[in-house]
Amino acid sequence: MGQKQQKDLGGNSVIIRLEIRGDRMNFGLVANIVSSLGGDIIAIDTIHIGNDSSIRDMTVNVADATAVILITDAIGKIPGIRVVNTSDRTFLLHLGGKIEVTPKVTIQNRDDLSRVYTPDVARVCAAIQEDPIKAFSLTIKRNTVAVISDGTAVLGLGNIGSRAAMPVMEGKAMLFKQFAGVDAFPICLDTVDTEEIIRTVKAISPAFGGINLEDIASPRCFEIEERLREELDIPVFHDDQHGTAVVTYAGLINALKVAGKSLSEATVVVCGIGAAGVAISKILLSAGVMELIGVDKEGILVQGEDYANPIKTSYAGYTNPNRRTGTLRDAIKGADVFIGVSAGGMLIREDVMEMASQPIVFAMANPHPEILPGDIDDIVAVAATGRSDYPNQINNVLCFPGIFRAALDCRASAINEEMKLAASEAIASVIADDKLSKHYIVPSVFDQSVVERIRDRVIRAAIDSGVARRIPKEYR
Ligand SMILES: NC(=O)C1=CN([C@@H]2O[C@H](COP(=O)(O)OP(=O)(O)OC[C@H]3O[C@@H](n4cnc5c(N)ncnc54)[C@H](O)[C@@H]3O)[C@@H](O)[C@H]2O)C=CC1
Ligand SMILES: CC(=O)C(=O)O
Ligand SMILES: [Mg+2]
Repeated sequence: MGQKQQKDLGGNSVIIRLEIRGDRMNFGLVANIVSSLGGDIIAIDTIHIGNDSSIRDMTVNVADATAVILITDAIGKIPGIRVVNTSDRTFLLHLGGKIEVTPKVTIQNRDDLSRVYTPDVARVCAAIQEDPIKAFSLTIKRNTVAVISDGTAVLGLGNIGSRAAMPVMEGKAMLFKQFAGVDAFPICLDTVDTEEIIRTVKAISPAFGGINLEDIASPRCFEIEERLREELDIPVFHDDQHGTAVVTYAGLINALKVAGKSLSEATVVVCGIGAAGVAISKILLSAGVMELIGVDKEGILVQGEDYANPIKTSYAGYTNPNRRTGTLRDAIKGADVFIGVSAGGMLIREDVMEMASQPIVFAMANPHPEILPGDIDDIVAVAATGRSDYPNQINNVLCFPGIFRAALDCRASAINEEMKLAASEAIASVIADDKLSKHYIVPSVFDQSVVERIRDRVIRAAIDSGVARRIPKEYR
C-alpha cells in the first residue's frame, strides 16, 4: 500500500465553500457567528478571485452535524455571502478509497520485464510448485493478511451489507500497514452463507499468510472461524472476538490495579453475548475470573434455560456460577466490573451508582458506547470506551497489528490461547505501575512500543506452544 499521497485525516471538520460578492469579507463577523454556534475556524483558503466576487473555502472544526447546519444557515444570511456547498472532510479523505497497491520495484526495461513477468517468472513459479513452503519467501504471502467481512455486524451499525462495509475494512488495512508494516487486503464478500464464505476464504487463502475475519455477525462467526481454523494452515483470527478480548483483558489488568481489586475476587458483568462478549468472557475466565455474569436481550443468561441462540445456552453453562437471574439492572448491583459490547446508551448513571465501590466500566459499543464517560467519571475508578476521542480507548486496534506481525514473522500455523494471553500481558505491561491512572490504563495506539512488545511476547508464546514454523534470528 503506497503512502505517497498522504491525505490529512482532519478532525470532525467541514469545509464550507463561500461565494463572497464585492471585494471584502467581514472575517470578524463570520468568526463570531461560527464560534457562537460551537465551531472553530481553522483555515480560510482563497480558491478563485473574480471581478465581482471571490470563492473561499473555510475549514471549520465542529462538534456535530447539527452545528454545521446552524453555522451554514447563519453565514448564508450575511449580506454578500452565499454558501456554495459544504464538504465533510471525512468523506473527502475517503474519495477513491484509502489504500492502493504499489510495486516494490520499477520496471525500467525489457530485461526487468522478463524477470518480473514472463519468461523468467516461470522459474520462480516452478520453484514454488516443487516446494510450496517457498510461497512464504517468494510471494506476498509472507507479509499479507486478508481482512474478510460479509458486512453483517459492522461496528454497531449491524447488517449494512458488503459494499457499505468496505470503508471499515480499508481502515483496518491502513492500521495494519501503519502500525505493524503488515500488508492487508480488504475483501468484502457478497454472501452471508456460512458454507460459501468458508469455501471462498479457503479458495483465496494461497495468497495470504493470515486471515483476519471482521464484522461477521454471531453466531455464524463462530462456526466460520472454527472451521477455517481446522481447515487452513495459516492463522485465522476473528478480530471482533479475540482482538477485542485481548485488549479488554489488558485494560482490565491495569484497571484492577487502579481500583485496588483482584481478578479472582471481582464480579464481572458482560453485556452483549455476541462475537465480542463470548470471547471476552472466555479470556477472562481463563485468566482467573470466578464470578462472571452474561446479559443479553433476554436478561441475565442462566443455566437450564433453552435460548433460541445455542451459543447463549452453552454460554450460560459455563458462566453465572451463582445462577443469578433478572435484568441488566439486577446483574450490575454490587458488580465490580461492567463490560459492554452490546449497544449504545444501555446504561445510566443510576445503574453505575448501584455497583460496588470503585467500579470499572468499559462501555465498548461502537460508535455509541453503553454510557458516556462524562456521565460517570466522578463515580468510577475507571471508565473506558472503544473510541479514540476519550481517554482509555479499549479497541482491538491495539492488538491486531502486533499479533499478526508476530504470527507472520514466526510463520505461525495458528494464533492460539497462549499467544492471546501473551498479547494482553504485553499491552498491559507497556504502562509501568507508577504511571497508571484513572485516565491511563491502556497505551495509545500511537505508542510504538505496543507493537514491538506484542511481537516479542507473542513470538515467544508461539515458539513455546509449538505453532511457530520459523524461528526468527533473535530467538534462536
Ligand atoms: N471496542 C472494540 O474494540 C470493539 C467494540 N465492538 C462493539 O461491540 C458491539 C458488539 O459487537 P459484536 O460482538 O461484534 O456484535 P454481535 O452482533 O456479535 O453481538 C452483539 C450482542 O449484543 C446484544 N445486544 C444488542 N442490543 C442489546 C441490548 N439492548 N441489551 C442486551 N444485549 C444486546 C445482541 O443480542 C448480541 O448478542 C458493537 O457495538 C461493536 O461495535 C465490537 C468489537 C470490538
Ligand atoms: C472495533 C471493531 O472492530 C468494531 O467495533 O467492530
Ligand atoms: Mg469489528
